[in-house]
Amino acid sequence: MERTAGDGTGGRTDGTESGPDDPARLAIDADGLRLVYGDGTVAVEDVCFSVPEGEFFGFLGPNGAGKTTTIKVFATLLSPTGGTVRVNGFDVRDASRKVRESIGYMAQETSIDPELTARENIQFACEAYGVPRGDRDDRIDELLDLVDLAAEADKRAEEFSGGMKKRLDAATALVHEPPLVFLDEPTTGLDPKARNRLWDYFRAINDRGTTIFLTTQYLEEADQLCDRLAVIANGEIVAEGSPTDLKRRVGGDVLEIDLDGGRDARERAAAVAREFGGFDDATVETTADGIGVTAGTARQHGTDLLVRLRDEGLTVTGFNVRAPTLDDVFLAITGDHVDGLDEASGPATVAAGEADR
Ligand SMILES: Nc1ncnc2c1ncn2[C@@H]1O[C@H](COP(=O)(O)OP(=O)(O)OP(=O)(O)O)[C@@H](O)[C@H]1O
Repeated sequence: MERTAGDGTGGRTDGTESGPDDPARLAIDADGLRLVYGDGTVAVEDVCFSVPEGEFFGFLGPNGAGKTTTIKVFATLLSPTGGTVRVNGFDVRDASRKVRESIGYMAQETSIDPELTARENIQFACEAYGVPRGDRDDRIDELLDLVDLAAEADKRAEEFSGGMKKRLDAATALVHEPPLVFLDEPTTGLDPKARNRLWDYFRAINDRGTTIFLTTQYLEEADQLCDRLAVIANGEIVAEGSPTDLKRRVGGDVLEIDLDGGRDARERAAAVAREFGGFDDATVETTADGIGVTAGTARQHGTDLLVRLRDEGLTVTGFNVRAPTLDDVFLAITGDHVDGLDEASGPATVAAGEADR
């Protein structure tokens, strides 16, 4: 069980000794964070960013980029090798207990006990976090409602689906009403419906004023939820901004065109696309099956390009226009594709109304 339980005196940080120095009101302030593991692996290097209170902040990166390491430093489970980190105004080295009291942490692996019911799991978390006895019953009912598990409250967690377990785990991270919650890849491996229900829950707690720090491998997830993002690759921040900013750096939508005829046809098609006048600032690359064109007007003028390719004697066997993915953001920022990112495993988009409620 990976959980940071306080002694029950937690809650909003109101400025005690070594407390937050208002008026900055930063939930997280990292300056030059460096973390080197015992075996010499430099997991995080010179990471600098801040998260104001109330923000829904996304920390995005491929496998092994350094997301979990960073979250563990913020949650005081790892001590930084270098730099300064303040969480809710408290220094993670000097005031780790105060940090732990003021945060919730949902780790990648769920920490619920399968033999306990949903209600008992939350009850157990209330005891671990020192929630006053008189408050517990109301808090448990409220959290069961919030994560939509009231009807299953007295079922053992071992009977739950993966998504239900994740929702229960998220509820247990919130029993002490922390002002800041860390969510480490909370939806990896979940189907789109389960993912959507978790998204609804995260939005609900953020609407109540809770600052959220979310790590994810999926641009789509960050795009749906986050006010602002930082992108980490190989332990270093490579981009920061709103989801719209990042997608703007990609330069538009991506038109994927499949072609008959091998490499020669792909290169001819790429040349046609580069000379095509319908796009401003298009980026064109050859792919395994044809070409990819990224352009601000890919949706409006994509079919015109298909006609031009046909006029040039090329045979188009398929095409698709899609929104940029994390891989496209990486390509635009670093000029390289993301290692270790399986785009096919990215979350499918399901409109909120389609979610299984
Ligand atoms: N205990 C450890 N000892 C040595 N190296 C480690 C340890 N934990 C992680 N690393 C390495 O540190 C780097 C960052 O790992 P980290 O788990 O922070 O990445 P991540 O972005 O969270 O990845 P994932 O998406 O796979 O969870 C990787 O190179 C990883 O192999």
